[in-house]
Amino acid sequence: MNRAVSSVRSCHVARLVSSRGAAAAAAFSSPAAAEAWDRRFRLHKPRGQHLLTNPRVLDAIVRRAALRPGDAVLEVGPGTGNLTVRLLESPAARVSAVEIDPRMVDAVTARVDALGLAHKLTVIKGDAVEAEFPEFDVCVANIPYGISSPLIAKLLFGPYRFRAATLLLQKEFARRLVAVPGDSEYNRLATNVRMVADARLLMDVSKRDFVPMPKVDSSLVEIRPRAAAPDVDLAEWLAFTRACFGQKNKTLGAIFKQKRKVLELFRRSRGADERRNDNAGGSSSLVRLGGGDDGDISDNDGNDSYDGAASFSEEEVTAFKAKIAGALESTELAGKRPSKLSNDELLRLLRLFNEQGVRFQ
Ligand SMILES: C[S@@+](CC[C@H](N)C(=O)[O-])C[C@H]1O[C@@H](n2cnc3c(N)ncnc32)[C@H](O)[C@@H]1O
Repeated sequence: MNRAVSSVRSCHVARLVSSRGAAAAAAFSSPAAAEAWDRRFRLHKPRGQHLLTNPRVLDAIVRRAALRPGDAVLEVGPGTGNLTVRLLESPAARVSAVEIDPRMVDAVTARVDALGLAHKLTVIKGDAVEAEFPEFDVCVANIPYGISSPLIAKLLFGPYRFRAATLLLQKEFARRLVAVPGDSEYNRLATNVRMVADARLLMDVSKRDFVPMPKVDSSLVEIRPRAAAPDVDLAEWLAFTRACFGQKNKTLGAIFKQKRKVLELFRRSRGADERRNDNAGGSSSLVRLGGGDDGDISDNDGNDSYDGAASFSEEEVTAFKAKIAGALESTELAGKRPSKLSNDELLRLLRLFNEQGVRFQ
């Protein structure tokens, strides 16, 4: 985690707010006009700075989040605070908002101070993918779409325990997130999310509700982590689904017959055995899921390259290949595409692979 992340209590607004921020405070002292964008600085599209300005949609998001008295809310990317002020006016006890752009930090801080709500807000200046989140009950956010996948990975596979995340996402991404086995959009992202949570679409939001208008429409999604953690090593599961969904239109038989794949798994499995022997009771595999490539739970084909010179015999590899084929045969899944399979079926295959000494990380 990035230790440089600074936590900014908005009640110290006098120290923080620049002269631009002071102008913002004046502008926002009239709450009715507050959603509009007054162009006081340039919005950066690469940072996903598309402000949601339709008050009815903003109200609907907070309503759908069903906040309870005493809730601690996490918001990612508060921007100028259009959603933040509504969260602060809700029954929730407090809001922590993580924002990367110092100009936005100033803007939201000044606005909330002008409304007399600063005592309920903590602004954390930093990158939400890297920053350590405080404890929270619910996450409610109109996030920058560029960090959708690592952020959801961090929420679901990191150390956080929370009731629900209500997130505004790019519409296509949202459809892929809630897809079910057999859907044309079914993919690794949905498989991994389904392993630990239930996700559902709440509503669609038009691109016309944002300033500046983005190219894409959006959808509000609710993600509810399951109470019980699944009975599987999640790091092993994530590595397994990466192997399966890297070429999701191939059958499992075809995927696991490829020489490159067999050699790569052979190397990994042997390495995993050695690591287990060297380091019994090592650190939790989930610790490595905080961000970067390991945080990517989408269906991108990861860098599965097989590296290093072979230091094993042909016979060893042939025996290993037979173990893979045996596991596939006994589950009768060799002829199936991963995108058609339920998590129970995939889990059964992973268990059999592991029993045969085939490891994915
Ligand atoms: C889509 S805007 C949402 C603004 C506001 N919540 C709204 O609905 O109007 C996304 C916000 O996230 C911020 N942001 C972009 N990348 C970020 C990151 N990696 N971590 C935290 N905030 C980020 C942007 O600066 C911007 O303020």
